[in-house]
Amino acid sequence: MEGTLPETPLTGLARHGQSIWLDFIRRDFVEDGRLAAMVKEDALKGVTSNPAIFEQAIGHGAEYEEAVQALLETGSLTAGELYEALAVEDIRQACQVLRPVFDETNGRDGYVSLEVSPYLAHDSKRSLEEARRLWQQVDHPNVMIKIPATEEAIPAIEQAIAEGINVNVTLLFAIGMYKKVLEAYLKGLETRVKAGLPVGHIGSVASFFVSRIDGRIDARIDRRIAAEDPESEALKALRGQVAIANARMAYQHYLSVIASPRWQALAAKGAQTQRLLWASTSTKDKAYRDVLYVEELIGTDTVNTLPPRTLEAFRDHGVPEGRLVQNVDAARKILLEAERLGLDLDGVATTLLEEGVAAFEVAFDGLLGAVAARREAVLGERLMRVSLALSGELENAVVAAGKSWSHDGKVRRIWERDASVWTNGPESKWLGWLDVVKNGRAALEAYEALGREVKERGYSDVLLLAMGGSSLGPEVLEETFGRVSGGPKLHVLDSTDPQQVASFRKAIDPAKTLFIVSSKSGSTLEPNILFAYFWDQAEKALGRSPSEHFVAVTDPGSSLEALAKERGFAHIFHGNPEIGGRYSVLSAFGLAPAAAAGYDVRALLDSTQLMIEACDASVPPVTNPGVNLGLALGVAATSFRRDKVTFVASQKIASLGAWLEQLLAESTGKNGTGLIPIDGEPLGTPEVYGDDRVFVELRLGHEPVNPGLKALREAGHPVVTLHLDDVSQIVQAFFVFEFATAVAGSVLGINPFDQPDVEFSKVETRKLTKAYAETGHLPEETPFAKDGDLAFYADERNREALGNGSAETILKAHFDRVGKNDYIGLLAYIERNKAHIAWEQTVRTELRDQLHVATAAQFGPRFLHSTGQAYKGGPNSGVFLQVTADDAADLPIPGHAYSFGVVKAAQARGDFDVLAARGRRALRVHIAGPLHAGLDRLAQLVTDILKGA
Ligand SMILES: O=C(CO)[C@@H](O)[C@H](O)[C@H](O)[C@H](O)COP(=O)(O)O
Ligand SMILES: O=C[C@H](O)COP(=O)(O)O
Repeated sequence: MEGTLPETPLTGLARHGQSIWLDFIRRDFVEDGRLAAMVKEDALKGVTSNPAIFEQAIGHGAEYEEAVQALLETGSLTAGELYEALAVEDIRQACQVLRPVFDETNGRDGYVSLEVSPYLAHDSKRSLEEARRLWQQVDHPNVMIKIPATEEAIPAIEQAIAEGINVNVTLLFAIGMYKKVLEAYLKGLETRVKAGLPVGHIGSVASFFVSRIDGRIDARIDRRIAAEDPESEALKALRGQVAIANARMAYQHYLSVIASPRWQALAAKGAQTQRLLWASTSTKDKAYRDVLYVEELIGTDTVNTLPPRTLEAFRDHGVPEGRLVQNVDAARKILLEAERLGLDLDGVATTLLEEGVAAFEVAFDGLLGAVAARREAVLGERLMRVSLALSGELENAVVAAGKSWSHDGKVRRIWERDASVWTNGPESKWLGWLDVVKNGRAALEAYEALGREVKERGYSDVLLLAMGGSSLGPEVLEETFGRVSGGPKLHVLDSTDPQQVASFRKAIDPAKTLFIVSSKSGSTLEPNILFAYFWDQAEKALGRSPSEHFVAVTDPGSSLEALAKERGFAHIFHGNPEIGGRYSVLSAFGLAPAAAAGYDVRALLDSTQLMIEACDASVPPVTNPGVNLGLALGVAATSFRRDKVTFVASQKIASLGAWLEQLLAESTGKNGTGLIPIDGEPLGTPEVYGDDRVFVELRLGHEPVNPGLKALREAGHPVVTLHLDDVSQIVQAFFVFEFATAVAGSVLGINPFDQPDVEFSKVETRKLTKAYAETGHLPEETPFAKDGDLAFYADERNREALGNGSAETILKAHFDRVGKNDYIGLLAYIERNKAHIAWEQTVRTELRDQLHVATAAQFGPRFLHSTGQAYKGGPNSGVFLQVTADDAADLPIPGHAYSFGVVKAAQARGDFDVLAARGRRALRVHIAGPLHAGLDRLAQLVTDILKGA
């Protein structure tokens, strides 16, 4: 080949035994023949790539857009998978271009290098796995897999060689490390020889970095000279000398090893030497010759990989002379002198290795971020978007947190179910939600069969009996998607309020209703008593066993499963015990009701998958919507005391807020810390807010930016927007928030998957209902004050703070306790209907506007399975007004001594007892007599108090 080449300084290098490789790759450059031309005209004999080179190519090259589009048409892929597909394709094409060189040189040259992820640099096992995978994917004999030369990588290098993989060991700075690398190469080959395997086809190079050493050492020299170091003259003499001396001495080691009998034995088996490849050979200091690190390192059996500009410079004015073995003594002296002067070459090499890995991590992040952005652009309106508008300081802190997450590999560790991301507790047992789509698809047939059955049997209604995690997700689906034409109406009942139960009873015809009893644990009181009530109603309406009208959704082995079997329920859908209730909406707990309501479960799962991929381990924090959102919420709460996460939603997707409340509050509200979700609070002008908020906008479609939010943003409040193009993306919102909550939980330093205080309330309630069953009444309690139809209850500590005067003074004393950064919780144990929702909204808005604090408006017992956790376990910043009332009419529960009214009263008391036990500021007001009148009076009292405030 060379015989026909025009003689240039470049082609002249071959005479000195040095091969020139190109430190660059890009698709168009390979495709349009420029690479082939260099092979032909410059005697180019190989190509190296690294994450920084691919970042430049893929991140900035427009030609990759089409490639991404084409890949996404073949199926959905993560950013990591997309990058790999693009890079592997580029490497394969370059391998084809270099193949003739490979063949003509009998496998000595003609290689193209592809690097393993820098994030694996300190993980021997995973580096080896990735090397194997890339080797197989490229599937060309002239690919080399690049592995950074860390201590941990040495065994991986040895094993890869033993397996016959070509290895380019990169990021070598120190002779000590180079010796280990060469030893690993020898050992790998010896293992093959021992096993009777061939070795002649294995190619390997050790990439020794040059210019970066001078960069560091020269800077030290300059600093000391500037500080008038007494050794200034000696130091000056070493400027621009150390890197080359270091490389020369590395080469001496190479020569000594290949002269050894040990190597000769391997050579006799046909082994090729592991050549030194000079990398980082472009000149950085303009004071030096631009081909310095080429000319000084020309020697037999070496490679120099050059970036295009250095290659052109050498072609133009390089002097090809074999200088590598010249001045060896001088090189040795330079290194000794550097040591004498305390320039600490070893320390510099160690730092450069770490910095080199880190720089490749940054490049890799940039690369994957760019691929993720391209993926997003191609998916367009199929993927909802998350954008953050944060004030400067918060934004910087979130970016910094992202960098540290990147460095610590935390996203990957979440996907690997590594509990050390949180508290090193049982978290890894609660990450089944990461696999929801895979598992949902496996059960798809059963869901679709349920949908068909509901249609065929002509059910007019589906009534879901469930609480919290088992009810809030299906409720969002129903409120968002509504009734499918010709399908049944899905109702979600999550209350023990007798009026509310009666209202639901009235809304359905039990003879034409499918009942879904849904409880993960199977032991939750509410679904069990609701089941007892509606089973009885259905039995009466049908005049026979209603078993075929009942479906159970529960975890395997629960008491509900046993009951469903005993009663002969039509179906039992199993949940995944590794998914907690609030993370369960995309498992059977959401999908079975969705299927029954006639929703397209397959489409829901497909859509979810796009978001799962967007949150993949390969997507760096800043472009990873789940991580970015979680870090923003976590950092805002922990470092900026902005812990009131306030949802502002487009009307059609507003029901998401209640699901989000549970997710955030139950997951994070514990150990005295947490995010306090604020849902449904009407948007106000900037003055009514304190500085403890993060606003989360849930925006649907092409709605214009909410002017209220714009004003808040301008006033310096952080605003996060989840932009859904259409309602079907609600499932993507579920997933992204689940991920974000897990991330925020890590920032808060808690286990986001337990709910100790919800359990505590359940225990307290059970004690009271048990007492009722035994005695026929709830334990006596006396109000500490009465004013007309209003009676006030509290524990001793709260009583002392509130006095026992009129309703007005008690309420005033209570609200006087509200301070900066506090929030107010209205906890009403009454029917959740339009009128009562409106009442809560009026009262909370007045309180918010006058006291400038966040307000939560809740209905019991629903919130007990949701925000109740944070109210008790979270920061002690809540001031609670519990509202209870006499029930106009109670409802008995078949088979139980107590009624719905008794259960609800027990729940309110259990709730209050736990709030009090947790030292919360709490007051219960009980309305005797007509509820409306009592509520009106209460509202008026609040207005009056606030007027006087
Ligand atoms: O390691 C190899 C080849 O094996 C190279 O691709 C290597 O990464 C590059 O030469 C260096 O990253 C370039 O270094 P620098 O010029 O940025 O200091
Ligand atoms: O969020 C969970 C609720 O406490 C209900 O639990 P469950 O699904 O075990 O009945």
